[in-house]
Amino acid sequence: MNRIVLGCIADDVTGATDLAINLVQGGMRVVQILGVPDADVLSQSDGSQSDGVDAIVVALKTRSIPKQDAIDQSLETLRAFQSHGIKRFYFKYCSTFDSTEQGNIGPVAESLIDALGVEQTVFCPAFPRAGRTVYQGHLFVADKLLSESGMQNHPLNPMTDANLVRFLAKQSTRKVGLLSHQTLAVESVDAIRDRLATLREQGESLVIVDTCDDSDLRMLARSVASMPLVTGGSGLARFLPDAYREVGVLNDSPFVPPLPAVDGRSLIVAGSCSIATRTQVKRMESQCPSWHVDVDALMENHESELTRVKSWAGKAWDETANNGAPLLVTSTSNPESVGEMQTRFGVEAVAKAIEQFLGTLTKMMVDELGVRRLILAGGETSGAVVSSLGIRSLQIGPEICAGVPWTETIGCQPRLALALKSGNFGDEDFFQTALEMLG
Ligand SMILES: Nc1ncnc2c1ncn2[C@@H]1O[C@H](COP(=O)(O)OP(=O)(O)O)[C@@H](O)[C@H]1O
Ligand SMILES: O=C(O)[C@@H](O)C(=O)COP(=O)(O)O
Repeated sequence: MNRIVLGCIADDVTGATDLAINLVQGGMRVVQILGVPDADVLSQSDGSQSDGVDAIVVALKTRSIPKQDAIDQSLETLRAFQSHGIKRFYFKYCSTFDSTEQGNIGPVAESLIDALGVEQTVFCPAFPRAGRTVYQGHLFVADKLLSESGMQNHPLNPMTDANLVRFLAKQSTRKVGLLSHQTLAVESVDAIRDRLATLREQGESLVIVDTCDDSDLRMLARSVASMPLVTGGSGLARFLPDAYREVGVLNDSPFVPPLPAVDGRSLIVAGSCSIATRTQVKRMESQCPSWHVDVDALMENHESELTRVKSWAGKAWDETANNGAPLLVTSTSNPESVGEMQTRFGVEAVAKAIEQFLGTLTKMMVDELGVRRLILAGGETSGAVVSSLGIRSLQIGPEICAGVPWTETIGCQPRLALALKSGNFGDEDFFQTALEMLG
């Protein structure tokens, strides 16, 4: 039996930790690697836990880059996994199917299908614990269609079509089919496999799966446990470990992850403009010193905005009686201001400038001001910040809320506790709850 059962390729860093915590909750030992791994990083990660590793999750930053780059990085990761003897793969994208008509979900999935020589794979973005469900091929966020959920205003990939069969077809060359809830409701692995086979005979190799609750996900996991490639959000991953045990590829070894033991100052960095993050920021602003990044000034002069924030942070900590109090730095804004900045400076230019700024700033706060506990809000934002900090791998700790664990850096100095929050996740007290967990 090969020790590492599953190699996962995630298209952003918060998505990767979300996937990882779901696998951990199913009882797997998981290490997260940041960026395309080479053989050395894979071997080190494999050997980083005394009891071994069951799954490796690689966090790429391929969600909003040109599709050929996304394909190249994903295939490179797949080849590294294959050289390490891994035989099952999971392509993780956002539970809100974040992509555009050009890609990158369809093109990356098709490149993995080609590389693995498989005929079909499933697409399962649903994550019912976080309110994402799929019915008749339509994606819902709580009680709203995706296209009316706030995601239609996303700064990088506005989601204006909730019909995933239609939307995935626009970004793919293969035929897209639907495994509808009618089949899931039969609650039979054989019925699901038969239906997948029928769709395959019809040439429908990309299959959107209706999944409305955890019991649908459990059935689906059991039905696809032998497939070399599955794709989805993180919901399905919660049930794969049990399904792998059922087919005899995973040992039964319950695992409870420890909290990171890291002391030092706490910093919250929020670059997400989602409704959830904006509510969390508003709540936290009343509880700790906060700095709202002046995007205009930043586009004008990165260095002087950096100097201003650093000097504010130093003073804020000096003035706060409790040296352990957190600080909050955010660029979050409402759709109107985001739109205005994008019109003036260009969508990509403003996004990259803010990401780079938050990355440089956070590194400075770690190197010079003793920050050791970090909460980052936003997938692209988190990707930029962890890359600026030079972090290569993370150990997954306990869950803070659905899809967000505490994590701890492996093999880099200084050691950091990190919570990487998807923009959309968490209730309004998320930041406070996360900090209280560390004591
Ligand atoms: N005030 C702003 N104006 C324009 N773009 C912004 C602003 N604040 C953040 N952004 C950009 O919006 C994007 C948010 O994406 P991300 O961090 O992935 O959040 P989410 O998890 O909500 O998708 C980032 O590229 C970020 O740099
Ligand atoms: O599946 C999800 O919703 C998340 O894991 C995810 O991918 C988060 O992406 P961001 O909203 O860009 O943080």
